[in-house]
Amino acid sequence: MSHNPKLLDTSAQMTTAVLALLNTFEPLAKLSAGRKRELAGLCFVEKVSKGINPLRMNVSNAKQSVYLIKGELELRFVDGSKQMLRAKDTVARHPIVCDSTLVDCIAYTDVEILRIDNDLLDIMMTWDQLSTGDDVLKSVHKADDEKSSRTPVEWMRDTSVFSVSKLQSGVFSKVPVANIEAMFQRMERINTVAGQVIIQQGAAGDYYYLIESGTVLVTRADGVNAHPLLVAELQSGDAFGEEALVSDNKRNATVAMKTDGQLLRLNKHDFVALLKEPMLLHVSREVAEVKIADGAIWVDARLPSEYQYDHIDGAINLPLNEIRQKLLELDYRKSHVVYCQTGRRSSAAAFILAQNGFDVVVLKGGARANGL
Ligand SMILES: Nc1ncnc2c1ncn2[C@@H]1O[C@@H]2COP(=O)(O)O[C@H]2[C@H]1O
Repeated sequence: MSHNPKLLDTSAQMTTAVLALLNTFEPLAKLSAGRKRELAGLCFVEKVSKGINPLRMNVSNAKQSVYLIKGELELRFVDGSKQMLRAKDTVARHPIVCDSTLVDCIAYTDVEILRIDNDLLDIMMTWDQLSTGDDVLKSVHKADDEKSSRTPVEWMRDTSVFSVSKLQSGVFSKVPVANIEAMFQRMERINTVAGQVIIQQGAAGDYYYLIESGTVLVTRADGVNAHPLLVAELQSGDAFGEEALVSDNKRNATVAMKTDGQLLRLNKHDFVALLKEPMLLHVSREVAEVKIADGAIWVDARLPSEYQYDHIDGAINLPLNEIRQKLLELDYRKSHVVYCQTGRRSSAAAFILAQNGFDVVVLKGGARANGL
């Protein structure tokens, strides 16, 4: 593939320009350098013509923080008063306050603004504050490899396990911040070598793993003498080992290192308390039906043969053993209510969905207990 050096140059220049801008606004200037670099690629700089209200140009439904970069904005308030906001004024270091007292906001000159998703900013601020807490530093330091050249703070901020996208829609997005902090204190970091078996198919579940660096191979043998088949290759930032812990079944696959790498692991007890419980919301049949009436989708996590025999009207079939391959068939905008016979397979399925950013609940007790 040929590269266009001019294009690369321009985008690098743009990122540098946005980075410089971030340093002029609050609380963005207080973010760590790594977070600012991530944010530079996730915020939007826009030109707005004189006479237009830049706040009305928010096409997404997400709440945003809007900063004034260049020009003048006239703010009109409910009591009839007006205020001129000028770029570079001290108050313009902060986002425009869009509360109920603001009636209108008009570009008095051509202006330039910076937009940032509020949730994204909140996640970044929370995470940065969390990663400078004393307790966290001590524990990470203890678990850290002595030979590692990175400091614990750098590690916590830079590891792909806690990239913004993972914090926004991955496993940690549904977990209370306090639990993430506790998880950090209990997580152990292990160095692994190519070929090392981390999980053996058929063994009991003991740990949940996050890949900090390296690649792992997931293989499965269907039958005692069957040749194991490769089912997945997982990378830095991915997780594995959740299914046996969520469903109390045996390990359903063997996981081995393809390359040398580093893993973070959490024991079953801590995993259940800190991740499984907060991520899995079990609801009664009545609550499930209200959700369905509101547009949620029934998901049947049993085998196709069970589904074909009988299933809840309107349910789609996502067998637990195929769920990862079928994620793309699901609609991210919809909520999902997962069920199986007893609640066990559906819990494992729901955990995988939640881990991948879906809005999901589990039918408590499964179809059997609910007479469905
Ligand atoms: N198809 C797959 N894709 C990705 N990971 C898998 C797949 N099948 C099994 N795994 C992982 O391999 C792990 C083996 O142990 P568990 O059953 O606890 O949890 C399993 C999953 O985390």
